[in-house]
Order: sequence, then C-alpha cells, then structure tokens
Amino acid sequence: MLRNPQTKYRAFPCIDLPNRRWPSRRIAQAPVWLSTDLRDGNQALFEPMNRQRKLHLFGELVRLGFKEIEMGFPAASRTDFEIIRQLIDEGGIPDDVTPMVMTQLREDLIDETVRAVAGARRVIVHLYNAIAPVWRQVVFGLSVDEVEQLVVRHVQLLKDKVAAHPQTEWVLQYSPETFCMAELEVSLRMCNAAIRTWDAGPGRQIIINLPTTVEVATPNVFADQIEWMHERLERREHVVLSVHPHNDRGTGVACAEQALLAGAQRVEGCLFGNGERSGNLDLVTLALNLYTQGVDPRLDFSDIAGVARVAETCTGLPIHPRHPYVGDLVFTAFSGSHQDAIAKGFAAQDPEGFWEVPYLPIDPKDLGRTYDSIVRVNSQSGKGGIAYLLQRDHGVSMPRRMQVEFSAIVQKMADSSETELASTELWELFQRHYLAPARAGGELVYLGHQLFEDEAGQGVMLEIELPNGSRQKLQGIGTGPIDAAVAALGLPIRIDSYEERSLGGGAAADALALVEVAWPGEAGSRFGAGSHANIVVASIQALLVAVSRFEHGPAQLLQRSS
Ligand SMILES: CC(=O)SCCNC(=O)CCNC(=O)[C@H](O)C(C)(C)COP(=O)(O)OP(=O)(O)OC[C@H]1O[C@@H](n2cnc3c(N)ncnc32)[C@H](O)[C@@H]1OP(=O)(O)O
Ligand SMILES: CC(C)C(=O)C(=O)O
Repeated sequence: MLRNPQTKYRAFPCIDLPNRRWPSRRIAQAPVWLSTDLRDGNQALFEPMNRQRKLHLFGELVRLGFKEIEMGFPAASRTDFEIIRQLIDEGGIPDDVTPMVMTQLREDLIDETVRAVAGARRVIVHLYNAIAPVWRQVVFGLSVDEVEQLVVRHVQLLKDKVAAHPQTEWVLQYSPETFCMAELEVSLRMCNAAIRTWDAGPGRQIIINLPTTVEVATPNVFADQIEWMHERLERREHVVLSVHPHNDRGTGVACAEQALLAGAQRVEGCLFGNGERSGNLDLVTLALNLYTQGVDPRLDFSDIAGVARVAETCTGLPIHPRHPYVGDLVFTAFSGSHQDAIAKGFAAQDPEGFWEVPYLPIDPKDLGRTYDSIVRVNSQSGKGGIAYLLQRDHGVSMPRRMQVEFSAIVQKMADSSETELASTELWELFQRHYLAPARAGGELVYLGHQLFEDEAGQGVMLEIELPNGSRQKLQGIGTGPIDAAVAALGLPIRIDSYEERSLGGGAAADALALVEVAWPGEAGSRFGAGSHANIVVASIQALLVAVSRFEHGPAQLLQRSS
C-alpha cells in the first residue's frame, strides 16, 4: 500500500445541498422492491444459473412477495429468452408480478428484447447506458450531447416498437449507469430526455433507476445526489424514483436507506447481497432492518433458513456465518456478559410487549429460527450462559452460588480444550462433578435408608459405602429427613441451601435435589446434586456428594469406622 494514497486516490466531492431534508426523516413504509437476482446477481456467478435454477429462484422470489423481478437479458442469453418467453406463453407469471428485462441501447438488442416479452400482461423494459466522464471518454468516445442523442434515439425506438403490442402494458425503466460517478447535471439531462421521449404521464409510467454502479462515496453523498435529482426530475409525479446500490465500500444497505429518506421510492437488489464484485444491495437485510423499526417490509422471511438454502443452491455461493439476520452465528452469544443479559432478557420479556431482549435486535422466532444456538459456551463465557443452557436443555436451575462454582469448572475445561463446549458436554461435566449416582471415585455412596418416626423428630437409618468399600449403618434424628441424615453422618457440617426440582416434565419425572453444605472453618461451601424418583433419596445423595467434595469429609467417616 502507498504511504501517500492521496497521490493515487481522490476524495469524492461533497454535494452542494445546503437545505437537504433527508437527515431528519424516518422511513415509514416499505419501498417497491425489485429483485435483480436473476440478472445482476446471475451476471456475477462463476457459472450463470441454468434454466432449472433460474426457475427455482424465480418461484422463491414470487413466494417471498416480490412484485417486480428482473428476469435477465434476453437479447444476450438464449436461456433468458426462452425462460421469459415460456413463462409468458404458459401463464407462469402471477398476475400481480411484473417481469423486467434489460437491454443496451442497440436496435438489434431492443428488437430481440421486445420479441422476448411481447404479449405479457405488463412488462418493464430496462434500458441503460453508462454516463460518467470516464465511460463517455474511454468506453464510448462520445460527448454529453451525443450520449443524450443515444438515449433519445433508443427510447423513441422502443416506444415505436412496443406500439405494435398494445395488449401489453409497457413500462420503461431508464438507468443512467455509473450515476454515482457522473455530474448531476449530466444525469438529470439523460433522465429528463428519457422521461420526455417516453412521454411519461398518466398511464405511462417511467422508472428512473439511479445506481451506485461502483460505490465510491459515503452514503450521505449518495443521499444528497438522490435528493438533488428527486427535486429536479421533470414530471416527477409520473416517475418512480428507484435506486440500485452496489456494495463496494460495504455500505450498500446504508446507501439504500438514506436514498429512501431522500426521495427514492423503489429499491433494486439481490437476496443476501449477491452481485457483481462486493455485491448488490442486500434486500433481506434492508427488509429486516425496516421490520425491526416496526415497518412491514411486505416480504416474507419467516423461514429465512429455507430462503438461504434456495439462494445457496441456485447461486452456488455460501452465505457467511455472520451475515446479518441469516448467518448461522448471528443469534449466538459466546461472551459471558452477553449470555447473562440474554438469559435475563428472555426471562423478563413480555410475550405481548415490545421486543426488548438485550443483544438480539430481532426475535429469532420471527424468522423461523430457534433459540437453540443463542447461547454457546467457550472460554469467553460466564455463569449466566452456562446456567441458561443447563436450565433450558436439562431442566437444572442452579442457585447463584452454584453457578459461580460451576462456571469456574467449565472455564477450566474450556481453557484447556480451547474449543466450544456443547450443552451435552456441560451436562456431562455437571454430572461428573455434582450428580449422584453418576459421580464416582473417592466418596460416600448412598446404599439405602429407612425413615422412622421418633418422639424427638424425624429419624433416619442410613446405609452408605465408604471410599474403602466398607459399609456403614448410621442413625440420626432431625427436623426432617435431610436434617436427620446430617445428624446421622455426625460431621460438623451445616446445610446452607437446599432446592428440589423435577428433571424433565410429567409426574414420572425424576426429582433433582441440590444441596449446599458448609463446614465451619473451611473456605467456601460445596454443592452436591442427586437425582432419583424419590425426593428423599435424591436429597441424601446430594448431601453425600457435597460432603465428599470436602477433602476430609469421607476421611473423617473412615477414621470413625476404623
Ligand atoms: C452495470 C451492469 O450491470 S450493466 C449490464 C451488463 N450486463 C451484461 O453485459 C451481460 C450481458 N451482456 C452481453 O452478453 C454482451 O455484452 C452483449 C450481448 C450485450 C453485447 O455483446 P458484444 O456486442 O459482444 O459487446 P461487448 O460484450 O464486448 O460489450 C462492449 C460493447 O458494448 C457497448 N455498450 C456497453 N454498454 C452499452 C449500452 N448501454 N448501450 C449500447 N452499447 C453499449 C460498448 O461500447 C462496446 O461497444 P464496442 O464493441 O462497439 O466498443
Ligand atoms: C444498469 C444498472 C442498473 C446496473 O446494473 C448498475 O449500474 O450496476
């Protein structure tokens, strides 16, 4: 890279528009959408779509709700010609959908284009020519006057040709290609020439489509350009002002949004931003951005994963895992503070209220996505996310101090494995550390118990196995079975917390008991868990695990037994 890039690159000049109004506006309704997946998107593929893939994608675009679809360049491609002709002849285009076909300003190509679509109920013919200085000088070798004459001549030619097919409603779309790099006065001249020659008026609509053929400036510059044109185009009420942003600077969506503020009424783009170079405007992102502002986009992405599959199959291009709204990872949080906030947000979310879950700009369910992968655990994660997964997937809701303790255990494992831990691995880790009877090694094992009534309280006869394999029968009296079991062990311990839940649903579900034991003089408490159909068994198991987790817990019982 150059140390002085200013010797090779220039900043794009600002537009002199002192009374610009777009910055203080808000988008309150969806634009008219045009999908150019089958034309500009197709133009950008290693292998252009064959007939089958084009028809598949066309069907999907119709299903999603697009009412205007650019079908291709029939004068340049036999496949495009045959597909559009067949769809028209066989009634394959729904009545509320208008196909669009593109052509250059060349008589032979215009002829062929009209042949491809004549007889359709309604059709948009898309004429384009590049108008920016470099193209005028280097590509075409034409003056501004000559370029204008080219436009007038070919719009007139199209007008004359379509007059022979009055059964079709013909709409002209004129695109001054390279608009964003052209002088605004030149763009206006070309567009007004097209508007006048087509004789736009009541019942004779024209679409003026302003592209960022190559994105070269910040979106505010594009918005200024659009507002400037919006205020000066002739016969404005008969003109649909459209934009066609590309994404060379990564700001295609921002350009489209700001253009809508500046007076654009229609937007062209592709699903998930496919298209030449860095792509066309991503229609899905723009539509869902509107949706998250409470504006109905009038496109249906309620099965966004299904749409992604169709797009990937038809284009042969994968969608990035962090692509807005659709990427595999966009509803996943790894970091602890995010997980904690998301878990709390879900718990607090009013199902009828405004969406307010932290870190999630949209409810994944609205897009047909599940909550399954929202929280994933690796070494960046904290107690909140871990607790959320255990609760959601295994019905274990840990008390706060247990969450803190367990998250340190998980952290250690994630650090050493340097990988993500799946929810099943967390559950295994939980069982290994806390859960009798799964836990094994160096501990007190529950063998059986009998409760009896005693005038001093609840009595329990407890049979346990010590780490050396010997069995012991212990008896204790307390205020309840757990208290009695503590008394039976005869250790200087205290129960600091006790919780019971049912694991899974239904009456037959196992009970899960969580017991926190403190040993005066020892730093920190220890948790244990037990699961059993009988809650007393689960509770005694949990108690024995917690005691076993103190180094000298089993040792003291062993000493006593010898
Ligand atoms: C920004 C965009 O996406 S615009 C859309 C671009 N899409 C495509 O080009 C895909 C389909 N195109 C094609 O198949 C071919 O380019 C065709 C059939 C249209 C034309 O093919 P060819 O006649 O072989 O020309 P070629 O592909 O080399 O294009 C360059 C010629 O087109 C001319 N041209 C480019 N744009 C236009 C235009 N809008 N109107 C008239 N002529 C044009 C160039 O000046 C050049 O002419 P020259 O050969 O006299 O110097
Ligand atoms: C011709 C226009 C609409 C185009 O595709 C572009 O400029 O990118």
